Amino acid sequence: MLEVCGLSVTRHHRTLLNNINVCFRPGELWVILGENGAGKSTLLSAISGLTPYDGEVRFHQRGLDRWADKALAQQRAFMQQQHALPFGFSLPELVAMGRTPHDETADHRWQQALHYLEALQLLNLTDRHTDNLSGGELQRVHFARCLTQVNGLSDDCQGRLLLLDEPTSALDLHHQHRVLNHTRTFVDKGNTAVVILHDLNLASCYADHIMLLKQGELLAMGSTAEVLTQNTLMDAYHTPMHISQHPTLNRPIIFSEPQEYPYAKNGTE
Ligand SMILES: Nc1ncnc2c1ncn2[C@@H]1O[C@H](COP(=O)(O)OP(=O)(O)OP(=O)(O)O)[C@@H](O)[C@H]1O
Repeated sequence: MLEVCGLSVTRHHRTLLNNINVCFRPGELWVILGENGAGKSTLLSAISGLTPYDGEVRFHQRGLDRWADKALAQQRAFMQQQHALPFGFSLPELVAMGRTPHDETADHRWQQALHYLEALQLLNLTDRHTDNLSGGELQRVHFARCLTQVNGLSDDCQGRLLLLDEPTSALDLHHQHRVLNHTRTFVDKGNTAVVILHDLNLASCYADHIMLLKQGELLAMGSTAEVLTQNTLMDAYHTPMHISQHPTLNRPIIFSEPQEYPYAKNGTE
């Protein structure tokens, strides 16, 4: 569905991503991991078509640069990390904006928005404005907007792509699972999701495949068992970890523990 060949991103003579190669197929949920500044958001933004890159990105066998914006937006939604809005909108207004690329009546857009607000347990907030929401509530509204854009829970939704940059970073445990569960349902219909997470255990619970980035390079790529190993994680995060097995899922579970970070006045550790 989405092929990335030799993708590199350079800004101000600095290489932010170097020669990334990966193929995201229908029915796959990918998680991108890596330390702060590793290049995760840059990668997602490049494959969404928002950030210029060298190399090639093909969506449904066609180069991204050969897609009309509207046609691309009907099939691919991108939830960015920053959620600041210039104005307050009602929740159905914001979610209905996800339907902008589709030719349909305002009433249909509104109904779709309400449907997805219900899926995200947000119907009780429909009389509120986005500037009066908690951080987690606003994050769920943006997720609902992206899911609405690709009509991600409909029966005939196939071949579509969700790019999610830290969609669970502000969410409580229940809503972390709710968002990733909806993402799983979307993927199982024959779509693809590429999700940036920092929580290694959430990644382990939901990922079919993991990409682990370090300083703009691909450090590891594969199944959860292949990537979430002690040596690889130590290399990526410089933090000792213990790996165990989830008691009910056949997946690794990661335990870290408090470390000491002595601080000297001149800033050295
Ligand atoms: N417009 C830009 N110009 C120059 N450097 C940039 C620009 N945007 C991001 N960077 C740098 O590129 C590197 C990768 O940034 P990116 O946002 O992709 O990291 P990330 O892995 O998503 O990090 P985080 O986990 O903190 O969100 C960082 O060192 C960042 O400072």
